[in-house]
Amino acid sequence: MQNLNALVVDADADFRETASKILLAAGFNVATASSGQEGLTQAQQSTYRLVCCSDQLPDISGVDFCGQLRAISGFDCVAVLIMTDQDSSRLLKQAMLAGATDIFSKSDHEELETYVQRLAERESRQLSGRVLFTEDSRVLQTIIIDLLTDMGLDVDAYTHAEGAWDAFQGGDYDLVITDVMLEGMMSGITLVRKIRRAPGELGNIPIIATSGFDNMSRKIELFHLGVNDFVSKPIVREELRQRVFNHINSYQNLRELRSQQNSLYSLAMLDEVTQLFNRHALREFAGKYFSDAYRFKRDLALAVLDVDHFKQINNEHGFEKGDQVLAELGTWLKRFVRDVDIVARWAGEEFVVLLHGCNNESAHALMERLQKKLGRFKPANIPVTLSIGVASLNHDRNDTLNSLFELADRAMYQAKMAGRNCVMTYDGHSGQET
Ligand SMILES: Nc1nc2c(ncn2[C@@H]2O[C@H](COP(=O)(O)OP(=O)(O)OP(=O)(O)O)[C@@H](O)[C@H]2O)c(=O)[nH]1
Repeated sequence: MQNLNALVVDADADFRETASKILLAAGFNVATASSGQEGLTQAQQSTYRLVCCSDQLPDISGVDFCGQLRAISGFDCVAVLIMTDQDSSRLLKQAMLAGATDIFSKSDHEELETYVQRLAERESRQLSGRVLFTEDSRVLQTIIIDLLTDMGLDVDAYTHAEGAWDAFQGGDYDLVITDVMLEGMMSGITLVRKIRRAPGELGNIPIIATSGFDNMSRKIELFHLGVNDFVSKPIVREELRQRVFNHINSYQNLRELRSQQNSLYSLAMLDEVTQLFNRHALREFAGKYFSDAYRFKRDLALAVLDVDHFKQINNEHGFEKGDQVLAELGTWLKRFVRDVDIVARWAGEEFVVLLHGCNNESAHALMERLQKKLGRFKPANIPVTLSIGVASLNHDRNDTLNSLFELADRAMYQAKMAGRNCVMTYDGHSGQET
């Protein structure tokens, strides 16, 4: 974890005390100095994450102090705040030129509080996640592994892209960091290309490319390839740290959001017992099937499938076993029909199948084949039969999902009346027929 040391440099003892209190409350260890020279001496002896200094010190101006502080090794990435009572744009300009991080008002404590709290929170927050890291320099590899593990991350490091690519396919990573030029047959660029071609979520992982060539056209090319970020060598630890932090944070937030969306989708659209679409989802998707069928003069049929004597199954084997029958039957139905067809659980022991490109005859024949096959498949090891009603779209009748369902349901009822385990098709001219 980063050190959370802060240094307050001010001749005014009251302000040193006030600033120290704010910093301590945010979780910093605080040291103080009352002059510029004292502050610079302390900076040479210790490391700090934050320095607050007055714009007017007894021996030196705050701006000069900031300039000299930045020249001390290790202070290039430290936050340096200049505290002032002045409202001067000239001071702001000078402070920025000297490398100050920001200028804060000495009297507005809230401003300082908010800043230090955010900084402390970010610095002390441990990430969790996995990084795939490719770098062929062993020395640099060790330094970066140290940095990443210090942030709380698990690192899989490789010197060759080939190894990294194998690991990527089998691993669940939150970030990829890769050198662009690598030893071996595969370059970092090829690795990026392959990752971006990976299917689904896998291909969306954030990628930080690193390179000693700080060449603009190369950088642009890398962004075209799908790299999210670029860090030039020699790598500045603090810069890489902040970029890694941002990418992992955003990616994990995005994944969390997607998983919440998926859960909401499942809750709203899928039937809990069978994991088939529910009636609401069927209505949602059927609209497009009907409009396409009318527009392109395509056939469309709807079948209602009702399990025979399901009450008896529940009574004999228990409600849980009944659920298992419905679940296994649902999976089986989905596998039986084509991918373009929709299988949904309408209610209780009743399923609906929307059959794309089927008319009465083909739908009827398909359902008869289904019944035959079902004779050999026993969901949850229990023999079941179905009574099936079929109706198909009549282009002159202006059928809707509801109207077609009603006709198929009437046909299904006829199948029940005819002794069950059979298919009846609604015929627009003569009523129902087998
Ligand atoms: N296990 C289980 N049973 C359900 C579920 N939903 C409805 N049922 C039961 O399904 C049975 C349906 O019974 P009925 O409507 O009389 O129909 P049936 O016994 O299949 O008789 P027929 O349809 O005339 O062949 C009822 O006992 C319901 O309690 C469910 O989600 N799980």
